[in-house]
Amino acid sequence: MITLALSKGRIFEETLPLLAAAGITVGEDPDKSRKLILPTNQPDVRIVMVRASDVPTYVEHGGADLGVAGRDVLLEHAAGGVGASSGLYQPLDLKIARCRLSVAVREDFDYARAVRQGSRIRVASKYVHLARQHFADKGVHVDLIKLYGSMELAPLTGLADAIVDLVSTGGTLRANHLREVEKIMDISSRLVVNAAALKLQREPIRRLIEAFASALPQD
Ligand SMILES: Nc1ncnc2c1ncn2[C@@H]1O[C@H](COP(=O)(O)OP(=O)(O)OP(=O)(O)O)[C@@H](O)[C@H]1O
Ligand SMILES: O=P(O)(O)OC[C@H]1O[C@H](OP(=O)(O)OP(=O)(O)O)[C@H](O)[C@@H]1O
Repeated sequence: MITLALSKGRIFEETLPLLAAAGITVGEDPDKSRKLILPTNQPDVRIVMVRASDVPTYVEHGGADLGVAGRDVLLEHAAGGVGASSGLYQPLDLKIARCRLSVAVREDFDYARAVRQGSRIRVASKYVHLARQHFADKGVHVDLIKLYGSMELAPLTGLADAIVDLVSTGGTLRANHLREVEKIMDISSRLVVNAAALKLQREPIRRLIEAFASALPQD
């Protein structure tokens, strides 16, 4: 049995065509079902539905053999240091769920001036490790505030001066009168594989990786 960890929403939706390229179809829609383990048309392949940020943990500890997770989630997980992610192979950039990790502030906050003056900036983020690293590299002093969602609210309520969050169209920032001031990195989702599973089930996992790779757009 091969177990693939996915999260609801865009990762699930955007992985479906890749699974189809490997001849795998999922019978149920996770948005309509309460089931957490979804069978597929192949008796030896199943999907487990987990939180996006739990995918690396499941794969690293063998709760799933493979998974799909954003570069943001993978880097934050590795930087969190609960295990060095040594048991986690990343053989493929799937180029799905593309966005960027950026710094954003209120439209009326003079970020460049705050940086120039060496002020302490209060930064709210779900990605506190990546944010800490980014500002340390720039030599900017920050106080970090850990949030689990709705980061855009933090500068609007006075909780923080800036946020580190994902941006795609920029629509969420605009709707909340925020402005992107720095791109930290480009993000896409990767296939991750448990190292031990790769040894024990080399052939079926290799076939799956090859099918996924052949379904990716060439650029
Ligand atoms: N607006 C977006 N456009 C494109 N890709 C995105 C966007 N937002 C997030 N992503 C990517 O998709 C991944 C999953 O995001 P999703 O919104 O489904 O989960 P989440 O709600 O952030 O996770 P969790 O449930 O763990 O809090 C992110 O880790 C990121 O790599
Ligand atoms: O620049 P945009 O295209 O507006 O996307 C950015 C938003 O997407 C992500 O949230 P979430 O996962 O909630 O996005 P969703 O609303 O698309 O689900 C992210 O945390 C931003 O809030």
